[in-house]
Amino acid sequence: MGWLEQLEQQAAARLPDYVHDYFRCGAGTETTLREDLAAWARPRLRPRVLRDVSRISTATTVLGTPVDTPVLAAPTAQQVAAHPGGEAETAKGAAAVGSLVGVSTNTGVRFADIAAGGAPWWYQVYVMRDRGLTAELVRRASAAGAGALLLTVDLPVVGRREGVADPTSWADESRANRRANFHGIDLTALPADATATAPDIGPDTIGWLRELSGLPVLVKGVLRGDDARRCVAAGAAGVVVSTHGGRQLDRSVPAARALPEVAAALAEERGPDGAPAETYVDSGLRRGEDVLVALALGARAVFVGRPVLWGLATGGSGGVADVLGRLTAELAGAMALTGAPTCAEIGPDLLFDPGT
Ligand SMILES: Cc1cc2nc3c(=O)[nH]c(=O)nc-3n(C[C@H](O)[C@H](O)[C@H](O)COP(=O)(O)O)c2cc1C
Ligand SMILES: CCCCC(=O)C(=O)O
Repeated sequence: MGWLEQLEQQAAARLPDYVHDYFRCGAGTETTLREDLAAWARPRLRPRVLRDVSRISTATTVLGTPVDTPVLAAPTAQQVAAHPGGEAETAKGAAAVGSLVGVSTNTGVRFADIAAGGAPWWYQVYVMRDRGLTAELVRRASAAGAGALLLTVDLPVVGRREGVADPTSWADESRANRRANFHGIDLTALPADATATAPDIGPDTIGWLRELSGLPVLVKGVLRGDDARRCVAAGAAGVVVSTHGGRQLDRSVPAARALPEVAAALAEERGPDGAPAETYVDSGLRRGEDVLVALALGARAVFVGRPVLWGLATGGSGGVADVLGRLTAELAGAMALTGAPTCAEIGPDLLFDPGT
């Protein structure tokens, strides 16, 4: 068993079953959950030799923000169920290794406390049925220092997660979360479905969010080149290729296999500020070699979701730093062995079989 699998076991031993189930689960028969993991391990590498790899740097920039690693923390809901400090701990852990944090709409922590963690952070937006509430949260996140918005578009309805209790039915965590969830905004005055995701959003949402926040928008949950182009044409700075960690459409194409099409579609595109559009990816990345493959297939950086939750549950900010740091160290090792001492030198020529 690998270190991450061991860490998940330790996390599972600490967490109530229903919380671990919720974090771990995929949708339906969990085919996509399994295939996402397997797909990263498929491509074979063509290492370059006789290169100077005495100095390896994993540093890069993401939407212009410098980071020490292309391994970023994905936005995941209900982090306070993993650790009472939630995203504030995650941010502290990410800061320790020079990474960046995605903050879910469903955070139970105040933006100011997350910002105090010291890591750059991007706010993940679910456009809710109540657009006013959505706008208010985006304004607050932007005022608190979010550097970009991650507009998640693969959850017009929640995927069918069989036998897993919905967080809104959790006992204590649920009540605590819902109170804090929307930053002191009184939800009791709103209709019961006000916070459900809006099933009818279109590309105009991208411009609406840009105008509202003044922030660049990345669209998260794109698996097709044509959709990626549509997003950028509507003002997105780029996209995140993602199956939502196999939690939404079961039987969807694994993220690793969708990535080349999306990266190719955006290769010549530019965002609204004229900078080249950026492609990110998540879903099933568990090893440094997976990250190397993702960058070789055209990703600027990657996000990891569950690994961060296991680190958070077992060790708070230290656990998060360990997970992100270890994946980064594994990446650095793979960079040395493939003769690619910087992220910019990780290219498609490193792949033996880019089409698989
Ligand atoms: C427990 C859990 C909660 C999540 N909550 C959100 C969320 O609130 N917003 C969102 O955009 N994505 C959410 N995601 C998806 C992650 O951002 C990311 O796409 C996914 O976890 C990546 O796959 P990985 O866990 O295999 O690394 C969640 C994922 C998990 C596992
Ligand atoms: C309404 C579900 C929001 C959390 C989420 O994105 C997930 O559990 O995957």
